Amino acid sequence: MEKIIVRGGKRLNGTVQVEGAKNAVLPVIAATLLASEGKSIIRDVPQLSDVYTINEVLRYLNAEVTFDGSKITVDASRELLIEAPFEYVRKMRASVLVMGPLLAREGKARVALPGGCAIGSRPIDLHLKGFEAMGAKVRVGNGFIEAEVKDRLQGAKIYLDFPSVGATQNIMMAATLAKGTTTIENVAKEPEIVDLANILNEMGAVVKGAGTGTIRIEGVERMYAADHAIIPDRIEAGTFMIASAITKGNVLVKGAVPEHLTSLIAKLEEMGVTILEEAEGLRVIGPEKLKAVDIKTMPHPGFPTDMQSQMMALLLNAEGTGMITETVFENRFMHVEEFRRMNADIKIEGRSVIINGPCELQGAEVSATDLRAAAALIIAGLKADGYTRVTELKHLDRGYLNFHHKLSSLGADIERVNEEAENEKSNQFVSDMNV
Ligand SMILES: CC(=O)N[C@H]1[C@@H](OP(=O)(O)OP(=O)(O)OC[C@H]2O[C@@H](n3ccc(=O)[nH]c3=O)[C@H](O)[C@@H]2O)O[C@H](CO)[C@@H](O)[C@@H]1O
Ligand SMILES: C=C(OP(=O)(O)O)C(=O)O
Repeated sequence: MEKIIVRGGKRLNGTVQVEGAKNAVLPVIAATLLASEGKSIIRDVPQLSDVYTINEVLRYLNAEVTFDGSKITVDASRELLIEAPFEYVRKMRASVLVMGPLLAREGKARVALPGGCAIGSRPIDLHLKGFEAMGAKVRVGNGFIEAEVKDRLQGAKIYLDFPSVGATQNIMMAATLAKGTTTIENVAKEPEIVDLANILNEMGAVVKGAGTGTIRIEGVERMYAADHAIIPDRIEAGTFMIASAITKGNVLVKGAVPEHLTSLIAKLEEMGVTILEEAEGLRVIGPEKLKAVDIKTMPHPGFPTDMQSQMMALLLNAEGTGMITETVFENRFMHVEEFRRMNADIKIEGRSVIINGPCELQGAEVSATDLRAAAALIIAGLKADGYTRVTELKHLDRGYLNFHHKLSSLGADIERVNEEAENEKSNQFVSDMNV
């Protein structure tokens, strides 16, 4: 079993570079399916397990994909298959993002039902309502969702009951090749939506309003390959900002874009953290004492749910009572039990948690319950007394590249070990000694 072992007590110091954003690159790779001519090039791609998974999905659909360093090339000019099987969707929910492009280009898509996951039930009804409004017939059965349109999707007026990131992306992609104009209201405003709109426009689509509450798309006849660089990962940046703050550190987070991080910056400053804008990114200086604050997760530009667990780790070290309310996912508090194993004083009350800080965190054996919880537990370990051992690293690998190396280069006492390999090595050593 692989583990990250961290010994608390070191102040972080130095510079860390953030990767391209996982949550931007996944929809962008799906979008390359819309190009019926040429080879799309995507740059600044992080080598994460989710990226390998979406590449596999595209290959299965008959696209040619090469991943070379941080560059992906996609040739989707051949006729595409229309089915994304369960083995991929189960590994990564974002596989459903191929549905919009397939429906737009091939008039048909068949995608395994994603089902729930550790953070909530995560239905995709809003994606499907959007496709239906554009004239698709949607059928759910035998563990699959099938959507089909006679001839071509039609432009439509669509209102999203909730500004879902995935629904906004899937409907945007479907609308690029629809006949006529599509207006989507109450859309997500995340920076990753703007990045997707940018590549779609580079591919010949006409998408306006991304980053605001309404997106308007004029359908075009054909789309072409583009060359696009992915935006920096604001969640990875935020994670290192919190790692610096919790250790009273002084870290330059290179590539952090202040406009993508306004809600986090505001909360960190309220807690007493110093944040300086520098030419290459944000410098984060942790205070001697952190002040407790209240946080409510919201769609962008509100406080991101993907930073909730890392912020919980920070609040455990703040003076006073802090409250975190999770409004985006109904079940994103699985990490609370793990923090309790580290001596955290946290109470869950409905969709909120109450934290009485500062807690004397103790190193413990803990298990990552989801991707961001993995990072949050490691960050808490940077401050805990003694050794914290974090397992279930498959979650971490979905979204963080070389996380322990990066923390180690900032001065953390951290290593990643493969326990079986270590045991085998020592058994071998003992048997060699006995020969
Ligand atoms: C790959 C990616 O970019 N993932 C991000 C994306 O996920 P994802 O796109 O799945 O998140 P959504 O914004 O769609 O989900 C937000 C909320 O809306 C609900 N919902 C969503 C769609 C739908 O059809 N019906 C419905 O009820 C979900 O269950 C959830 O409670 O945005 C989330 C919210 O910022 C982030 O936490 C994820 O990291
Ligand atoms: C929840 C996340 O991702 P996904 O939507 O891919 O599960 C995340 O990035 O924190």
